[in-house]
Amino acid sequence: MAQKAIVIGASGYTGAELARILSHHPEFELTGLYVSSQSADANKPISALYPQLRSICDLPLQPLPEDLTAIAQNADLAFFGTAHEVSHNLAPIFLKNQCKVFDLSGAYRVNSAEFYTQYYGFTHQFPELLNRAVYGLAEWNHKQLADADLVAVAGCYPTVSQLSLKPLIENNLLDLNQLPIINAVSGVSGAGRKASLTSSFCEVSLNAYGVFNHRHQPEISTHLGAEVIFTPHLGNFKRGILATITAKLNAGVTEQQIKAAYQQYYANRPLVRVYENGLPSIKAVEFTPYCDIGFATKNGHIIIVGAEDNLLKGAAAQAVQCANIRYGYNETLGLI
Ligand SMILES: NC(=O)C1=CN([C@@H]2O[C@H](COP(=O)(O)OP(=O)(O)OC[C@H]3O[C@@H](n4cnc5c(N)ncnc54)[C@H](OP(=O)(O)O)[C@@H]3O)[C@@H](O)[C@H]2O)C=CC1
Ligand SMILES: CC(=O)N[C@@H](CCC(=O)OP(=O)(O)O)C(=O)O
Repeated sequence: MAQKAIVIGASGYTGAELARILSHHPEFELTGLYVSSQSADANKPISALYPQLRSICDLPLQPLPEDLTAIAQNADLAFFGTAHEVSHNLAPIFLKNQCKVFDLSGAYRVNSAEFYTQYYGFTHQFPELLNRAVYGLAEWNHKQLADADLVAVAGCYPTVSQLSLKPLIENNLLDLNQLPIINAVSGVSGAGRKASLTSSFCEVSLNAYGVFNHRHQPEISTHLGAEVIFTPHLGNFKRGILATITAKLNAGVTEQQIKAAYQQYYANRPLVRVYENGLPSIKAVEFTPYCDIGFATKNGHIIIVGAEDNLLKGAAAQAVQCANIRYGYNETLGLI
């Protein structure tokens, strides 16, 4: 029997991608879409906001009631495409009612109360859930995901950054005395659907932001187990992230060893595509669930280029990939 899936925050960019993917999914049945109780979009069909969903998904965006018990009890799994603090508050209610949670926000990604006060500006109330949460970097946490009931899907920049660096770090190919430097450019959809001055058409250009203080730096370092320098940039395109990562190789490391390390981890992971030659671009991955990786080496250094669609491998597609793993389905089910 199909598992009943719901999406909270369904009118947002990642929520709409979840609605699209789940509408086609052969095993998960999309049974409800929800927005906040005060939402300006309450009760509209999602296809009124996203016309590309017409006849694919016309479910209404239901305002969340105060008491969430019935919604949680009637769903097997819930995807949260909501702001960090909203997800933080929703998760315990759903878990208490035996509904599995796949949270796209940062609310459960790092097991440290201090991290939330410093980088997210709120005090985390649920340390026991931080302990229980499994980090949803799908290619690396298959085993833990297989019996997780709270999945903290990895962030968009952290996904492409870690998928690019982890095989080399695990195989001790990098000289980490020189910190890997990650420069990444994101499309504007990374900032969500809500109007803001920085993401308005005439303001968007190409600029660095969050220099030395973006919350994804500690997320990346914590889960990589290595310090990095991370600088995000906002670009004037809608979707996709391109990360250019510079690192120092350990003495004597060859291209062959680097290729072998990527092969070792990704040969059987269909949603990471490692290039034999050349470097990926956003064009190669937009509207797809893949993360593409290419690299070049010279004079003891490596430049790795990783690309993904921030809304898909960086969010909604990875969330469904994690749910597929949780339920024992092929990880690409409903995604390719
Ligand atoms: N955009 C991206 O590339 C990525 C985003 N993420 C994370 O995913 C989450 C969603 O991001 P994104 O889709 O961009 O965000 P959006 O701003 O586009 O959407 C947010 C959604 O949450 C709804 N919402 C707001 N308040 C509440 C509430 N109290 N209860 C229920 N629903 C509420 C909004 O609808 P309404 O206000 O009408 O109620 C809307 O549907 C965020 O935590 C973000 O950090 C993760 C990876 C990538
Ligand atoms: C372009 C842009 O603004 N991007 C967002 C990151 C995307 C996101 O929502 O972050 P999570 O992956 O942690 O949920 C930012 O820098 O805050």
